[in-house]
Amino acid sequence: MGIDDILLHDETIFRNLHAFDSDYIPENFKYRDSQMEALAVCIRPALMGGRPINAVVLGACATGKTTAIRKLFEMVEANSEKVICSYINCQLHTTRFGIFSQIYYKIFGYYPPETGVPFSRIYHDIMHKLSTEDKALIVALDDVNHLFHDRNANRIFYDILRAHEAFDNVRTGIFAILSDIEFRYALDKNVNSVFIPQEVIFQPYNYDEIYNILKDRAKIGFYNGVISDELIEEISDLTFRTGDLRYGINLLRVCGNLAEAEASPRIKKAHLKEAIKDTTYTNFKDTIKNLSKNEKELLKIIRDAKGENQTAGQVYDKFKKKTGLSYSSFNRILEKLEFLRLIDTPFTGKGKRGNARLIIPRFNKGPDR
Ligand SMILES: Nc1ncnc2c1ncn2[C@@H]1O[C@H](COP(=O)(O)OP(=O)(O)OP(=O)(O)O)[C@@H](O)[C@H]1O
Repeated sequence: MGIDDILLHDETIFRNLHAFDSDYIPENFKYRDSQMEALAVCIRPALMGGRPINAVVLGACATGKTTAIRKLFEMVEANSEKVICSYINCQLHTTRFGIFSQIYYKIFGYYPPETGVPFSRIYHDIMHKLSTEDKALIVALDDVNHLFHDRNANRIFYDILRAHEAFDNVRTGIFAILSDIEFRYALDKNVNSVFIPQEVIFQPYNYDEIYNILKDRAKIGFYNGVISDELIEEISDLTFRTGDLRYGINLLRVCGNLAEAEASPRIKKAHLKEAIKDTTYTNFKDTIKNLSKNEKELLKIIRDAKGENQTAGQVYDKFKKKTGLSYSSFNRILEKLEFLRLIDTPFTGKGKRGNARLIIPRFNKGPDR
């Protein structure tokens, strides 16, 4: 196929190219009803003239946290003028000014000037408007862990949650979204006293759920017959093993691109093989990069285990030799690694009271990982 053909060939296997974009919001959002309901319960008081309930939204990567919040915010805004919902990606906006600029924009429809106006003025304008118009404000801080890198979190939480002390009748709440279970220990005492959140947990998807989600997505993104159920099963299997739904959605897209580049009306196994080579587990790498020294140490010990999977006790012995840390610290790290889907820790039914656990890595034991 020549360049001309590639550029001008106007047949496509994609029914909707955007279906595979990272910010695509699927109409059919399954398996998250209970989480959406729990969050709706947090919003409800705000709709009735009260204060929203704060929430921490926890779950590993690509478990639908962002999608759930965005859908819910859309529903709230379509039904009520009484609540302003501000969704903020804290990877992009990390400073106090940055965050409040986003809130300001949501309320006024334009950004505050970047220079010449003191922060207190912007803050005052926001809260004054909420107070005089009797509107509640819910701020969703997505990937909130990024605010902790620069130690901005305490100040921002404080500014949002204690606004009612300075402004009559201001009703504010925070939904903090993150994929790190240790977050709750990271706030200052005086913030902790006002931020007593409801926890909403997004469990990892199981294989069947992943399959159904990917099949739905393929149906939206590709024309009928472009991809077979067997290939979707294979992609689901790979996705389940990485624990990252985004990887699966990405594979669908890359497969589609490869088939289309060859003007093939169908995605073939060879396309998937090639797509696997091209599509890295970016999230996996990011996750590892963000681990602490001790967390990495423990992961290494688990990775380096030869042959049989080990029990928690065996792993702890090695971990203690290396780090000198207590069993409870070890347990906390273990919990975190499991939460991030880097390991599984099934019970063996053996040991004291039958509660010995096995430690099984969920990643390939390659030397570079
Ligand atoms: N139940 C679901 N049905 C359909 N698509 C889903 C579902 N859950 C997640 N997805 C899709 O998976 C991708 C990741 O979802 P989302 O961004 O909501 O996850 P997240 O938990 O916020 O991830 P992260 O922690 O990495 O920010 C999106 O493309 C989203 O459309």
